[in-house]
Amino acid sequence: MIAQSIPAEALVAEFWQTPKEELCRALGSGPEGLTQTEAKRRLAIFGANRADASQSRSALRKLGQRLWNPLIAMLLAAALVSGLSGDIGSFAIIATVLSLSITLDIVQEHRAERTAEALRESVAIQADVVRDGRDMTVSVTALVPGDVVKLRIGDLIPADGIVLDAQELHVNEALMTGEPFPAFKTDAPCAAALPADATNALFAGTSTVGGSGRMLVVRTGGRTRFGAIASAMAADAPPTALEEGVRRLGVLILRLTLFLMLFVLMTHLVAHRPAMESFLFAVALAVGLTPELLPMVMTVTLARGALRMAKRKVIVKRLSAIHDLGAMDTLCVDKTGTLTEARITLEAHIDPQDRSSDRVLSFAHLNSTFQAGVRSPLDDAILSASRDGADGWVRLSEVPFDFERRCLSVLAARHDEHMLIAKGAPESILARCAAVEIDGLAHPLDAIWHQKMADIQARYARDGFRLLAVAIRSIPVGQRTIAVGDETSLTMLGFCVFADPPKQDAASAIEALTSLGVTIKILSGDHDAVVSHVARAVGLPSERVMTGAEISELTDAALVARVDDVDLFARIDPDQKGRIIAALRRRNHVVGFMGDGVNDAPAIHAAHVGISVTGATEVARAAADMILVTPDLSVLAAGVREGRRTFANILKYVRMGTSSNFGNMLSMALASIVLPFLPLLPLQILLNNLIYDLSEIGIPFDEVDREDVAQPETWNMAGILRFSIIMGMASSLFDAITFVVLLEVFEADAALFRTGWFVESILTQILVIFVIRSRRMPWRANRPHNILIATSVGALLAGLALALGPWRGLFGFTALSGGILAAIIAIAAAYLVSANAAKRLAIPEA
Ligand SMILES: Nc1ncnc2c1ncn2[C@@H]1O[C@H](COP(=O)(O)OP(=O)(O)OP(=O)(O)O)[C@@H](O)[C@H]1O
Ligand SMILES: [Mg+2]
Repeated sequence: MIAQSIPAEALVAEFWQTPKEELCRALGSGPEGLTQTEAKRRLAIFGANRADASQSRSALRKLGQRLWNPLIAMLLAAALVSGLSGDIGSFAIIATVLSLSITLDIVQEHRAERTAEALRESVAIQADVVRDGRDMTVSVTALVPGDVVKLRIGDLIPADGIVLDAQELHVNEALMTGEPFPAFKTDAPCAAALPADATNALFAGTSTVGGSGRMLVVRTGGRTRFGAIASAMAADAPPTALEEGVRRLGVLILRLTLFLMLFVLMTHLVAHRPAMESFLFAVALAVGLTPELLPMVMTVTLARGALRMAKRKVIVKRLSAIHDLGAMDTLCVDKTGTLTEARITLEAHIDPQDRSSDRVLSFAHLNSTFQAGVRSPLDDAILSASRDGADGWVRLSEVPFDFERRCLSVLAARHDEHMLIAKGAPESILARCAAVEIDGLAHPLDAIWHQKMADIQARYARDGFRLLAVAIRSIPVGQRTIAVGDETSLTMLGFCVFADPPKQDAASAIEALTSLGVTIKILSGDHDAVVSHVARAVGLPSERVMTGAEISELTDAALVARVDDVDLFARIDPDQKGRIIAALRRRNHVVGFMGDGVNDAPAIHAAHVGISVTGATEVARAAADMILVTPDLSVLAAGVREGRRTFANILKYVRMGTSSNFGNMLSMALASIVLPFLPLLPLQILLNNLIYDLSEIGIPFDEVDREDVAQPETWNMAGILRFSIIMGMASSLFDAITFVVLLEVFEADAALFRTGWFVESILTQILVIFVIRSRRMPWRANRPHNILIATSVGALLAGLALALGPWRGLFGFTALSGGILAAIIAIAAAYLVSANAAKRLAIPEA
């Protein structure tokens, strides 16, 4: 009722121009928020608050999509035609085969997706809302227009809306405006035409960097400003490494299939075979060739990978990221909290002459106490280093920290004195200073002092200490607020010296990753000497360093040319982190990025695999594909192995399909030309295909060998083609032997020939998995998983029962003599032995 009555003016693009009281009325909300019932009702109308249109499709949609597959559709049509022509039995069996294989597929995939969804929910971002007049937390996806949301520092703005009330609320809108400085937000009415100028509006996807407040949600999901951009971006987002590989594989198989179908159709028509029968035969061959279980195998493999990673406390938000993690060859990390303990300690506080100074500490302490932005570990270290109170000072105003300025200032007052107190990266502070204070006296900051300051910084940085400079400036008493422009003509008081030791397990974790073939680069906002020191401490190369200043001189193309030759990037800003990732991608690396800060979000987003940790800021967690629940680097190496294992199993399925399966279909096509009858009835081909599919259900569960996870593996089409040509030839050779033996030795008629061939092809197709699942000799490989053994043997028995049991007549089979059976078993055994020899040619050593 209310939702329908939301007047148009509340939903116009420039909603911030409407006064907040009016918007509240229009949205049926107020200080009490919505009622839970009303929120539920609106959720049903407006849908979940997600930018990307709902990813989970209903089972019905999935069924539709499968039926829409042209091959299946063609087969259905064929079944109908044969049914109408009176062959009800064949119609019924085709229909059964089809529905069985489709149900199997849908059920498995659905379960895998539910697993993935549950994992995603466990790390979903929460919002603090007021509903029924009470405070509660709900998943941001449950927000609806009219909700009142409380915002604190570091929160992601969950939807578009306006400020109801605010205390020094600062928002980072870089995502939207490209403007790195925090934007100041108030509840004052605003007539701005452009969203970037709307001082009372908040936009989904931006984040709070200072202060607090409450907002009224006006638009959610795809209707938000960023949502619109996001879905436009998602539409032409570069495909993930997995999608790209699968697409290329699809093209390869489609070509083979089309070629085979046309070939069969043409030759049959030229030979004046019955058109309907030839058509059905060709379609059945095509169905036999399509890797129809590939989506299922992939989802199930990935979902199982996700579950195994969850046991190791890594939550995977996007399933295909597991594969990308296995394919990753370059991992970029930020420094603090990733390579180092996030617990930083204050080791010293010194004046410009490197003597201990309490004055530096007390002003640093005031700055950290009064700042209302995201508390950094540096602030924590200062606060816990001194028990001083504010000593009569009161807080008036603040210019929050941002990653371009790399400093933060507060305005404090005592008696009739107003003081701006700034602290930040030494370069940033010195650039804003005009004087240095020695023993209470100010000296002009000349070239000599500049050099002295640089020397002090270099000396400490070499030993791995990071410095923050502290500076002050007297402000006229009438002035009660400060802005970026006031951070000038400062007087330098000295430095705070921090120790940030590397994590205990960092060195061993890095060694594990390196031995897996992953190159590691550090992308840090810190000083280059400090970054080099940490790199050395954890065993990373540290010679080749590039700084943000150098990067800002480079064009994107120039960066691409140089990015491979750099180990460490220092003093870079958030944008540059993203640029470096993009450059690495352009060099065809599969890139991961791990970080926790607001400044890491662009890089996390740009990487193939974005990784964050549970304690990270919401923006970083929202952009990430995976989240480490424990900030423990060593799980990453385990994750990489897990990713490669999923890929190895996907590759097993692909190899199965391209080797004996392809070989069989090819021999069948060729045989159909030579023989006066069809080598297998279309129905028998479909049965064969179904049984073969059943045997492969166990592949996602299978184990892999050590060498399969030793190197980053990507989709190598040449390799897959090589494999299918060599293995396909081996398989066709033995098909030809079967062919000759059946016709010449046993003088088989059509029914006998088909039964013999069916049994041979079931035996070879199913059992070859135990040969090609490993590069090693079958008895030296790891033991196949019980589920794989069960599905393979089960399918094998089912196939044999179909062809040899008393009901065989129903499917057009006939009795096989002991002699024929023995011959077929011998041929199959010989095939498996030669396939085992051929696989060494087909899979070259890595
Ligand atoms: N709270 C703060 N107050 C003043 N200056 C700060 C504060 N936090 C960070 N800085 C300055 O900004 C610089 C960049 O910030 P930070 O080190 O967090 O970037 P980063 O890229 O996340 O680095 P890292 O790789 O170490 O995580 C710091 O080296 C420091 O000089
Ligand atoms: Mg950081």
